[in-house]
Amino acid sequence: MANPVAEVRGLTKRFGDRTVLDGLELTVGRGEFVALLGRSGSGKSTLLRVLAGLDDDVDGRAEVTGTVSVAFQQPRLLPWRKVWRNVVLGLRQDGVAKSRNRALAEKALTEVHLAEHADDWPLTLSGGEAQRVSLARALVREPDLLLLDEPFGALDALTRISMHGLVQDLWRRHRPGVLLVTHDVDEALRLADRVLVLDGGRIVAAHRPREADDHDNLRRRVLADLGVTEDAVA
Ligand SMILES: Nc1ncnc2c1ncn2[C@@H]1O[C@H](COP(=O)(O)OP(=O)(O)OP(=O)(O)O)[C@@H](O)[C@H]1O
Repeated sequence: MANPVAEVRGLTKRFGDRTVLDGLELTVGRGEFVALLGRSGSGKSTLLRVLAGLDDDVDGRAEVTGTVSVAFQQPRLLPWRKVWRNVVLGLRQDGVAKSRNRALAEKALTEVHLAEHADDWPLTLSGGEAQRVSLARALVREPDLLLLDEPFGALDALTRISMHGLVQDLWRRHRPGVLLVTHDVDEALRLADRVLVLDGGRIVAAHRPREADDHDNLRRRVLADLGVTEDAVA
């Protein structure tokens, strides 16, 4: 793949005598939206942590080109900082001048339709709003790679659907490479260029939903990759 934003080669991660990632290979192209599915405990979050630079106690290579931002399942906002100050938390490490912070926060909050909440306290926000602040905090760094660790998992179904639209819209406008970890097969098929299945510490299947004619059939195949039988789904 030309010009990837993330390249993982032979990545192995052990916790004690347990091997969670086992020679994993993965490439995320510039501007590509990749979704990662896998059963609970299959190592999805572990992979994201390695790519985010939060864990380097590994064998093999995990290289990211450029800036990487992460949004987690829980928004993780600091309650003693106003919304806009939460948004710019990561900018200090990027060497951005403090004087630009307010304007950059307002721009990012406008993108997630929360401009009017810039001076609110995080605890006054709804779950969906807090998650959008977390997205603004990730986007404000203009990442080359955006890591999303089940960012919609804790939201109600309606909010989740509107977040899908928002993320798709932001991705089309800014075109970061995205690696989205999710449990939700439909979410993965709806949002991603490529859907990968992680099992036994490796990527065991890859699908391209935008090229699929028969969506129901693709959904069944992905569920089968995950070890879910049709009887269980029916
Ligand atoms: N710090 C740690 N110490 C020991 N074991 C760990 C640690 N972090 C993760 N693990 C183990 O590694 C395995 C993979 O965890 P990980 O959180 O990556 O899975 P996951 O696929 O993200 O799961 P889920 O979908 O449930 O969030 C699990 O068995 C977990 O118990």
